[in-house]
Amino acid sequence: MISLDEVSVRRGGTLVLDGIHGELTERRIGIVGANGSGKSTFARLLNGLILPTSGSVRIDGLDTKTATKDVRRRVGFLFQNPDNQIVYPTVGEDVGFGLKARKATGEAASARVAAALERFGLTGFEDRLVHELSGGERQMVAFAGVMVLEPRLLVLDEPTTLLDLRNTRRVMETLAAIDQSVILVTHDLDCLAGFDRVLVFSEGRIAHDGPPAEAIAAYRALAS
Ligand SMILES: Nc1ncnc2c1ncn2[C@@H]1O[C@H](COP(=O)(O)OP(=O)(O)OP(=O)(O)O)[C@@H](O)[C@H]1O
Repeated sequence: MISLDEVSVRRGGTLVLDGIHGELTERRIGIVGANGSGKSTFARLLNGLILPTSGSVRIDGLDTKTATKDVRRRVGFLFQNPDNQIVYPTVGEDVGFGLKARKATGEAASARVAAALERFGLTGFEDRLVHELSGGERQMVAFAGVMVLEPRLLVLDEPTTLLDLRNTRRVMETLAAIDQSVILVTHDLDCLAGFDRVLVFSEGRIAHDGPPAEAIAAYRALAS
């Protein structure tokens, strides 16, 4: 469960998020809003990449300020740009590195890596050099690297921007199938069908909060 207590974030003298308050308990939550409305900042608050200037963010009761390491283990984060999170030269090494860092090795770890590669259409890519893959392929590698760690909560910041229709579908099917809670920041409103709740950000505040159809209508009205 995500709990936000009067959270504000100031960056470079600008109030980027302003008094965000509430609890997020639904399994599939979408975040939409205009460019610069604070969506990425909000997403980064959830795994402690950005800390509140005032107020607090708790994940399953853990304060992101004081329990950052535990929060990061719980919250998988997928960036819009896969190059922000790919660190190893080959696909197999990169997808396996998080497990290695957690001292998970041997057959069980290899099986988890193989399953993650298969889920994202990367079987046979193990020895390919990541820098030689396309942007969309790299995004699938980054997603596999996050999912292999089986995070309890998954935060995705515009994950489908680089993806073609097939891989977008693959990502959305994965999000629909997994047990974990999902927070999806997106400009692709079609991706929100079937979501439980959508937050509409506007100028650092939550301007609307409701089911997808209603929230998207509110977002369209704000943009017109
Ligand atoms: N370090 C910083 N210093 C000053 N302003 C910042 C800083 N980081 C972010 N901002 C500003 O904060 C605002 C919110 O940025 P954020 O990236 O959260 O928006 P967003 O809703 O994700 O936008 P987009 O849809 O374009 O990705 C923007 O106006 C941005 O310029």
